Amino acid sequence: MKHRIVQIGPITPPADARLARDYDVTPLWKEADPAAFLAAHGAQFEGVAVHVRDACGAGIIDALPNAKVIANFGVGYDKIDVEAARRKGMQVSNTPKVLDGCVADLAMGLAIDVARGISTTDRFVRAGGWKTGQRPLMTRVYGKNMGLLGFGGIGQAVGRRAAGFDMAVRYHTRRPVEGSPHQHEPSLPALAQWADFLVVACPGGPQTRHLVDAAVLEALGPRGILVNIARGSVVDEAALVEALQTGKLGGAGLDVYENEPNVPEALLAMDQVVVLSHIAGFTRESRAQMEATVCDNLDAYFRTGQVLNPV
Ligand SMILES: NC(=O)c1ccc[n+]([C@@H]2O[C@H](COP(=O)([O-])OP(=O)(O)OC[C@H]3O[C@@H](n4cnc5c(N)ncnc54)[C@H](O)[C@@H]3O)[C@@H](O)[C@H]2O)c1
Ligand SMILES: O=C(O)[C@H](O)CO
Repeated sequence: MKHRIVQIGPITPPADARLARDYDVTPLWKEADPAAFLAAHGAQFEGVAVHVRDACGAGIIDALPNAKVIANFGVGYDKIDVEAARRKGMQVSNTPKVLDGCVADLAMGLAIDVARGISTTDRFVRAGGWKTGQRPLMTRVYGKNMGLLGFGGIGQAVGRRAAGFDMAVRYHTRRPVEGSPHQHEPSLPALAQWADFLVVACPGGPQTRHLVDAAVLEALGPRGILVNIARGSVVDEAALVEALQTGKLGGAGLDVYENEPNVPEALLAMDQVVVLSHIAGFTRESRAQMEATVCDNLDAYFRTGQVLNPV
């Protein structure tokens, strides 16, 4: 008999198809009143599959007395109440490593785009501006200082790429990473002061909320560039807008925001800002690996009692 799982929202067609093939899946998003449905039927489910964009809070977790596993489609799990899950003895898995390279590629892309003005020059040429003028001088990338907030899978992948651009690399985490050739900086404002580029690559959630505040942005400075490919919550967005508007910060390359899909209007009006739509992991290759990983974690749990990628 197939194990019964509840799926909070659609994942992707291939992942949804594999889950539906291998499990008895209830698509919670199709229920008119999901909370009432779970209150009445939650005890039937042995596991949960959730897309990184969907919340899986204590309300859902507590309504599932017999579920012992939550498999997250995504690296970040800031929308899952992991503490509530642990209290109930549930395992939570994510999809680490398979996104590192693509997200790091995009972080470098954003850094280069903002510094060299790729997107804004593209707009300039399309609007016919080159026929009558030329763009202003921009900023060099190679040989500059790259600061990393967070030095896990993605941060280290950005560090390797930055080293390939002859950049000096330092990172800020709560504890130094053993064996790293790069210097650990215990103070985030000090890292920002040193850096030309500051890339945010730490998890979101209450622990890291607004770590990048007005003081950090000011330390990064009028020529400094912030890149955020992690979570919008890590950056104080109001302070970011203010720092860019007043010239205290040079520019920003953003893939993530505090209130997605809403991007502050003020940012849209600024040429020193490149705005993307949470696409850092959006490649065919990484998507396929994420689809396999979310399903493999559920399969491993039901086969062995242990997920492959516990958080
Ligand atoms: N934009 C996207 O599409 C996209 C894709 C994948 C991941 N992400 C985000 O990137 C984040 C990082 O991913 P990862 O795979 O590198 O995770 P990871 O767990 O491998 O690394 C996280 C790093 O952040 C550090 N960190 C944690 N809390 C910190 C704190 N309070 N202060 C300083 N450093 C802290 C950790 O020590 C670690 O070095 C994910 O949690 C996710 O939210 C975004
Ligand atoms: O955390 C993740 O995996 C990303 O944000 C989604 O692609």
